[in-house]
Amino acid sequence: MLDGQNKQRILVVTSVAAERDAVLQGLGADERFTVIVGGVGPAMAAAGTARALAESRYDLVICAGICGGFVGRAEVGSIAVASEIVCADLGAETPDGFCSVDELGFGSARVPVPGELAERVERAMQSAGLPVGRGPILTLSTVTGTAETAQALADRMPEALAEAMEGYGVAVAAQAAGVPVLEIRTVSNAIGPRNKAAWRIKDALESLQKASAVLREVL
Ligand SMILES: O=C(O)c1cccc(C(=O)CC[C@H]2O[C@@H](n3cnc4c(=O)[nH]cnc43)[C@H](O)[C@@H]2O)c1
Repeated sequence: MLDGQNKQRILVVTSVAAERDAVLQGLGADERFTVIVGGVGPAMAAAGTARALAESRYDLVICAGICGGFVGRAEVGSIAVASEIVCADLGAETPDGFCSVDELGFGSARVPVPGELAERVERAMQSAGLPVGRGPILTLSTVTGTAETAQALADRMPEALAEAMEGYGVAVAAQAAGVPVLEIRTVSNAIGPRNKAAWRIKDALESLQKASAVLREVL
């Protein structure tokens, strides 16, 4: 934390109001944080983040919310801290499989995060007794809804912990503004066959509140 006039300013971008409210409850009254609802999907998230960054100065952007977890890598109720933010469907389908924009030579589908900070956040969550893992978090415009797609994604991204729909949008807006970015999510469902009735949204929002309380302490 910086002192006095130079206090660090942190923008937290969620996709829906329920996530914003969970984050706000966890953060309590802390004027360093501004929490916004950016909307669902990478385009809405990028536009909302870019607008907020144009209106005020921020030192750090955090994409926060709930997510799907890869089975065996991030269990329902646990926290995922991104080691990098990866747009998993930005590229081209070819007869030999998926080809990312990086391979196509059109930029990058990956946005790095400040590694030391992400590690510090993960350690703080561990110290608070919260179940947490660190690894790539994928951004997809379409929620994975079959076992086949989940397996193909898990095979193509063996390090990935989780998927959601906004991280890359938030991250490219932050990157364009020269502001570091983190993504922190809590797992509401296993990635796989669609069964929204099985999503543990309440549990994931409670975890998001607890994770946000730790963020307040560690940042
Ligand atoms: O219905 C509700 O009460 C409710 C409360 C909070 C959030 C929601 C959402 O539906 C949030 C959508 C948001 O969640 C992310 N997400 C969650 N699971 C997955 C997934 O398996 N694959 C991709 N994205 C997932 C995503 O970022 C959405 O924006 C509902």
